[in-house]
Amino acid sequence: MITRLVLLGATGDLAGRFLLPALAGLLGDGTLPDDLRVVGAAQQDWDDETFREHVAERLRQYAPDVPQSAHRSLLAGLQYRRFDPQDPATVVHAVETVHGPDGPRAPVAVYLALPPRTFAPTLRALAQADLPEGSRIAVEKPFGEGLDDALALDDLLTRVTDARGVSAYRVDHILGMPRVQDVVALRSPGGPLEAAWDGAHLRQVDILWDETLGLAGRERFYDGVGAVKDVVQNHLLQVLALVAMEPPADGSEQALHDAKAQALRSVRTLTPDDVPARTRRARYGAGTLTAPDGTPGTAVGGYAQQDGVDPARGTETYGELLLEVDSPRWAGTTFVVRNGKALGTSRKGVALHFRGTAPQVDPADADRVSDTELWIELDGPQRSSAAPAVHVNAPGELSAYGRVLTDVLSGGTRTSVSSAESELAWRIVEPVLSVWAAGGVPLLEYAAGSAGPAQS
Ligand SMILES: O=C1O[C@H](COP(=O)(O)O)[C@@H](O)[C@H](O)[C@H]1O
Repeated sequence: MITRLVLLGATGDLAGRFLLPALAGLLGDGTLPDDLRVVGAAQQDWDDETFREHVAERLRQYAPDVPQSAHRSLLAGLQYRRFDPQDPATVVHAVETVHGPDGPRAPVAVYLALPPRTFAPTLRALAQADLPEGSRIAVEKPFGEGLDDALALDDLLTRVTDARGVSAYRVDHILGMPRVQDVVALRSPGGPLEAAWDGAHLRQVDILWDETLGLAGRERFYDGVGAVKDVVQNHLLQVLALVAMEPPADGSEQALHDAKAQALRSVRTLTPDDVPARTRRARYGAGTLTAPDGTPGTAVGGYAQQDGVDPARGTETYGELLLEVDSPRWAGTTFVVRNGKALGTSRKGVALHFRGTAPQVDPADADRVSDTELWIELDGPQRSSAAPAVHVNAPGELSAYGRVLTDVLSGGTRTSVSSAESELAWRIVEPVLSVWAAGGVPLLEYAAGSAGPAQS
């Protein structure tokens, strides 16, 4: 297990809300050793103490249930270095700091929790750092800003890692959500839905990631991205791959990646003529956000009016694609993939629409929404469809980022996306994005806190 971690982008939202709380959780449950050494690096000109205070505050906010002893243990092992992706010396310095006074002996994990446009300069800078064999470089999503950019980035990542015995890790935290692997079990040989897992039984499969959160101060990052690059290209197409794949050849991680890649390869490419009929894009206007308990929360202005947003760019906060999978198993099934922000309900999961009565399943596996529809919640324990949509992990379960970090530090690949999967997923969304960019599909508006644009 790697015990030296450099967290680039350590003062950002992802680090503060997910990565640092997850590290504290892993220290708290004994998954990570107490001698874990973490160097946080970001653009602020801070010292170690200022960074520790910042992290302590994030842990109070986002890891209140993790024992205080684990907070203390994480804080004690934290150091901070200023980092500028355009200045390779700052990256090299952060890596040297994590090695400590004995120099580069133990492998290091470097986690790029950064905006996508900074991945390439950071990787080039990492090429100059001393990363011992066995080290890992983990890159967050969106992996690339488009197909060509993703291919160039992948090439760069391979060049920086392969020759030095360092491994690359393309993070997708949905793969670490507690119930995502359970979906695989449900449809696997011997699973309760195995016999009904095809187009003869399922007329439609919805893969949904509906958020009640707006952009909450992340507009500057998000405006260059949008719902398709932020969530559909990665998280939702990964779930589609797990749903649509044929059973992997064996139980190995490689066989799983191969099966997912084959499923993505089978997704029918949308032609420019298909895109207007099979996709929708929208952004939220003024309204009232929904609070985590499902009640009306704060009033917000429209996305286009927020600081950091260029309204002319037409960035979508809601994207929906209707896809077909060209394989004998899935003839006649429509796959709907959708992400939206500032919606009235929060849920992440898979809705299975059967042609006839849905099979009987254990309520722990799926919710029965109607005679013909089952809902599998992905983020947290199964909940009754009548219950408020909250995303909590069952006590004692790892959070999604807890699983990601465990994988990154221990060498697993289940929460990582292969180079082929990443490319194939870009090939699915690229035709959509180019028709959207040319104005071929209207940008609809929906009120914040509503169910999304009309005719959803
Ligand atoms: O990956 C992402 O996830 C968050 C939502 O995560 P949640 O688990 O809190 O629902 C989303 O807001 C963000 O845009 C996206 O990049």
